[in-house]
Amino acid sequence: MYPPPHPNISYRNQDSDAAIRLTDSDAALARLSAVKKGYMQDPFIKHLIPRAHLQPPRPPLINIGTYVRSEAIDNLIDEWLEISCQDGKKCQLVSLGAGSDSRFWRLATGPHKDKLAAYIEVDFPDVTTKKAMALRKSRELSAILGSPEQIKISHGGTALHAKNYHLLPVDLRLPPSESLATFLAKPLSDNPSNPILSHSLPTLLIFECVLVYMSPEASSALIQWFVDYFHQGSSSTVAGGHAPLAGIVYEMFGLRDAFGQVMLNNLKSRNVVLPGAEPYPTISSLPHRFLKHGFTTCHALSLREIRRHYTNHSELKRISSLEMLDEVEELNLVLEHYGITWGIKLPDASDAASNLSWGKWGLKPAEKASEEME
Ligand SMILES: C[S@@+](CC[C@H](N)C(=O)[O-])C[C@H]1O[C@@H](n2cnc3c(N)ncnc32)[C@H](O)[C@@H]1O
Repeated sequence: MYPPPHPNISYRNQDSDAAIRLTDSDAALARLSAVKKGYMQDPFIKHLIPRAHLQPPRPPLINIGTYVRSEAIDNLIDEWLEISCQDGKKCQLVSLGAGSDSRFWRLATGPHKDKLAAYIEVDFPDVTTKKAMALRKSRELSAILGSPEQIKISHGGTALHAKNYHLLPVDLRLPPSESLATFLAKPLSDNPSNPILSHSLPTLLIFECVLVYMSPEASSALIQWFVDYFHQGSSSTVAGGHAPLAGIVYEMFGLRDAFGQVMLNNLKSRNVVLPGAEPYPTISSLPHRFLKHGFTTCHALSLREIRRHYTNHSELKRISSLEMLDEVEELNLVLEHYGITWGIKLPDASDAASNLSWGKWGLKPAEKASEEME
């Protein structure tokens, strides 16, 4: 969720990748602001942002949007973990374009901590270098990664490996077989029999506001690489195959209307373009992101729908008491241009019971209708 261009920042001389990398600060500062204002809890984000205590709060509209998006994605991930990790099974999550996200630390200290076999974060090398430095600097964050001997820095400081956490420097627009695969499909030196990304564990791909910056072709190649990786894993040549592959995407959509054009122009003046939004003019177009790769169950909801129909009345009441919001119309306009899409690709031989439980993966409708909050 982006603020308009800052009047004191000159964006003109920035290369466009630098401008894309800067969107990580927007996301992290929005989260920090929502946490400071009491929308949600996250004891870790302040350790990932330089001078966090000096950062000014974001406007209520951005705080609310950040809250709706984070709660919805957290709920989807919690439910995915519950369905995937029955009977003591472990699973792995891959966050593409993870930036300064704190989700690993929240999961690794929460009720699902024993279910994480691996949590893998990928971003541009500049971003992973900064994150690796922040992790080493913060006692709170590195203690959760493991003992000092378990934390290893590699690739000139751009990559970091711990017990069940990996931070990897990759430009996701490059052909995955030549870039991402060189990290994920290769064994670690101290564990030569297993690649970082297991072929056989249930896996969730998290694309939280990243595919929108890439061409549709590059995004498709990326998702297809994961599909092929697990398809290969389900063949008899790889022990323990048959891993379900799930994905969650959060991003802007529907940008062909007047409000969408304003969003695009705001970003253009910051040197950011959104080629990835072009094929998705409506909410009903979003599931194609996964359906075209053979995913079976796919859903998409706008943040406006999620706030209205999937957020409990008591929560809406609580957050509406935190700050005055004057611009309800504008809030709705913004929220209807951001969507969350999720889908699952089950192995070909899946039984009826797993089809049934995955068919139910989704957000729970709110306990009470919240029209009065509109
Ligand atoms: C808006 S931020 C979102 C960060 C994080 N996912 C979150 O939601 O808090 C977008 C992130 O995607 C990363 N990103 C964008 N394009 C990328 C690419 N081609 N390769 C790797 N990372 C990319 C940026 O560097 C940035 O960290």
